[in-house]
Amino acid sequence: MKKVRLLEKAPAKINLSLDVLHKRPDGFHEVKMIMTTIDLADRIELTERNDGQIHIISHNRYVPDDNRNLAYQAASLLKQRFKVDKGVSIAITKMIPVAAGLAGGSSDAAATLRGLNRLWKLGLTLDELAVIGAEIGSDVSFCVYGGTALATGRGEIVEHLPAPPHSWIVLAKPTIGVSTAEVYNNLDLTKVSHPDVDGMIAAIQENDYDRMTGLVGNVLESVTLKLYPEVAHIKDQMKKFGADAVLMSGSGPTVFGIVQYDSRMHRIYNGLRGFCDQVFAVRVLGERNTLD
Ligand SMILES: C[C@@](CO)(OP(=O)(O)O)[C@H](O)COP(=O)(O)OP(=O)(O)OC[C@H]1O[C@@H](n2ccc(N)nc2=O)[C@H](O)[C@@H]1O
Ligand SMILES: Nc1ncnc2c1ncn2[C@@H]1O[C@H](COP(=O)(O)OP(=O)(O)O)[C@@H](O)[C@H]1O
Repeated sequence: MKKVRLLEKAPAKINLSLDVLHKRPDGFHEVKMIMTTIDLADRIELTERNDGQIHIISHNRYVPDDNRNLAYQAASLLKQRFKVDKGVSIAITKMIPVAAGLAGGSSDAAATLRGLNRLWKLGLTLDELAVIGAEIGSDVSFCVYGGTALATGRGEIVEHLPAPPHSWIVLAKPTIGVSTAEVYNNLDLTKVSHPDVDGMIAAIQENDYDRMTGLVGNVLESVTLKLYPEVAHIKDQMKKFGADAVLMSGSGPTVFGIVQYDSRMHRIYNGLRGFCDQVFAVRVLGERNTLD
């Protein structure tokens, strides 16, 4: 019998604004951040297995192919919780740089949740999948929906926002990987200037490009830029080449620049390729995910 197979896209996210309010008793940090998905995506191919096993196929040496893989954890969680006899092979084609502040692993997990909900006919809503996703990682709930949102709590409380004003995003990732836990652990909240997250929400709601680019901010820059001066160097280069706003995404090290016109986007992209081996120019994805 022919095996059932389906595909899911797993887009990266950037944080347009990222504030940390305080450290919580459970060790996590209370955040207030605006996330948006961009058109740089991994491809997840799910193929049903009759032997009940979960297999990861990935040809990227930085991506684990066992139960450390977040897509594996997503499949395992659904299988146990809903007593599914079937197994699945999960082939991951990585386009999103790893350990980059772009939530690649979280998005792979979220895409696996959406895909297995279809493959195993579980009948769950996106809201239900987002609650399950929070058990895997703080960013997984947002990645279940995609689009643009305010994320609070440890990141798992998601309130949808409209798509940001039309813009191009140029991404540059230096050849270092950053540990999210290390960055949060080194954060000194007495020494940061907090971004205006509410102003950013208003700018997005009013479709005000100038206000949006004027308000980008990320408190985690205070840690990563000190640990890795090359990130600050890339930020400077991106400003020099004419980006309207430049910010580090998440815990880094990826830096993104925002521009309105594609001529400027090409100039920054070409200029940065001399400094950095991983450079991308992409659109913001306006649409949220649906279940089919
Ligand atoms: C910084 C952000 C911003 O979007 O993204 P990345 O840079 O990872 O993409 C997120 O807050 C990262 O979310 P995620 O990568 O899912 O984190 P998790 O796996 O849940 O946690 C990894 C570790 O980060 C720390 N952590 C994470 C989230 C949070 N709100 N407070 C924390 O202190 C904890 O030490 C935790 O053990
Ligand atoms: N499917 C996956 N893709 C990438 N990394 C994964 C995946 N599953 C687990 N990981 C692990 O998660 C770590 C963080 O990866 P990633 O999600 O790409 O970064 P970030 O948290 O900075 O957005 C990696 O070092 C890797 O070992």
